[in-house]
Amino acid sequence: MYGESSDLRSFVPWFQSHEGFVDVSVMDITTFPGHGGRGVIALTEILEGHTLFTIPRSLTLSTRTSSVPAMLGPQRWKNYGLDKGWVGLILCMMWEEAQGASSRWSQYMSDLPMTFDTPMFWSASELEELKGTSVVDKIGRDDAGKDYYTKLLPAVQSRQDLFSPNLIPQYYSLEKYHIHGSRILSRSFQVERWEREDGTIEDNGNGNTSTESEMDVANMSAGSGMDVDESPADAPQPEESDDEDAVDPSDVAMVPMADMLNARYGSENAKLFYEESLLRMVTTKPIKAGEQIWNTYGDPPNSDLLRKYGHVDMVPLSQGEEGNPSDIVEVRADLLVSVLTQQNHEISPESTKERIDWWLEEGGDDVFVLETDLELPEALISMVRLLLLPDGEWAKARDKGKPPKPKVDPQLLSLILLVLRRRLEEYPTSLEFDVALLSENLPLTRRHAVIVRVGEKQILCGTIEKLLAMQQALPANADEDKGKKRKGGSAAGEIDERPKKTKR
Ligand SMILES: C[S@@+](CC[C@H](N)C(=O)[O-])C[C@H]1O[C@@H](n2cnc3c(N)ncnc32)[C@H](O)[C@@H]1O
Repeated sequence: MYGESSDLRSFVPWFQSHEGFVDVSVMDITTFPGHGGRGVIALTEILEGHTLFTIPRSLTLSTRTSSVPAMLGPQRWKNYGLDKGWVGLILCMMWEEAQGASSRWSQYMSDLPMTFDTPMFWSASELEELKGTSVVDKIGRDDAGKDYYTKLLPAVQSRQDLFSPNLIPQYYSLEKYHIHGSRILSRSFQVERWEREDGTIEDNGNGNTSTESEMDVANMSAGSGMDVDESPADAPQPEESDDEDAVDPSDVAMVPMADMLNARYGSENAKLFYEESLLRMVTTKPIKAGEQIWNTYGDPPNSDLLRKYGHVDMVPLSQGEEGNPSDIVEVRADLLVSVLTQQNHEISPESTKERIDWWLEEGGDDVFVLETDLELPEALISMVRLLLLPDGEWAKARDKGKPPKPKVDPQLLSLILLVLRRRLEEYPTSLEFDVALLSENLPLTRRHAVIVRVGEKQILCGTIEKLLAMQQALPANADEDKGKKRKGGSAAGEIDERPKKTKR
């Protein structure tokens, strides 16, 4: 029987009875031993371009398809701030769960996970293991708690006819809020409305349409058939901002069946495509019988994988090593400022603040991202140079609206080396210590934390090594360049590092 190898025997019949199509002759849902939970495997060889399953838009669960927003009314929905971020969708999920068998999504809701390996649910001592990584500051448990108490709970308490007070502990608690939030974080998709050629918009697959002028479509990137691929399950949390690229909260949707696919770095062999009334999961490569069918979560670094999904990727790298090629390490601008002001007492706090404010106003970032290619981010070099500029040149740069060019010289290299060494000291343990730890039998949370730390420290140590080599090469180059300047009068004494642009 389909799904026999998993604990999902009722799920597929439910899916099919709600007009979901699944090609049971080629795929099955299975539970993997060890970690990874459930996933999808190929039962036979599958060719590229094969439809594995389709989901009607009306079966996705979002603030567009749930009846809760209409029951509360648009004004109240807005007044309680349910139109921002994920809080509205969380309320819909709570409501649907509270309806039991009468909810359209009852079977789906009961098959969603209740526990997670994400740091959101780690103890204080487990979180200590992540010290120095960029994970801890991004968990956001306190912000989620604030949203629960200031938005969701007041909305629930304002309509006792809809949300019976004696159901609050079971379905509308803070604990449930975190569980639904984690389900959204690890499984949701960004499903945009369908815009027809005549300008009307398919709202939720239920045949509801409206004209473009009636709707806020500012954030929509209009989709059309197979050209538009899916936004991975790590769709960014909709921000409460005016940013035009911000995700429309009503686009965030739970997508039954599509969220059964696991992901691994560089392994994607199926993808979700949007059509007018349904979503279609299609193979993007030929798949052999017995192989896992992988979606993509966007191949994030292990720090993000752990924070959002509760697992890490370890794929073979060069020289027999394993790791995640997408790993990154973040260096905050305030660390830069602290090192520079310690080293150069001529830098005044007022002038530094002015320069940083200008940098941010010009769209610069206050975090620099180092990647596994060990290239120095242009922005990092440019900001160090900005902070070192004599006052007159700083005024000129500001007037021209141009930050300094990202060129490396010996002084700058020494300063960046100091910054990276200080960044390395933010971790309580060394890279060697962590690498040795990995050969021990560690509990899962600790192993994951150590893997994240190792990935970040390898980038830092590798970049430091590279800068040391550059430093050794510099005097010769600098002399050569000076010679050139004397002859040709061109810029000299500096190596144009030409690193690639940062991703953020
Ligand atoms: C979209 S769901 C995929 C289905 C999920 N495995 C289940 O049992 O319902 C994403 C979750 O699957 C797990 N997962 C996905 N890919 C994985 C991988 N390569 N290794 C370990 N766990 C993975 C993580 O727990 C993640 O939060």
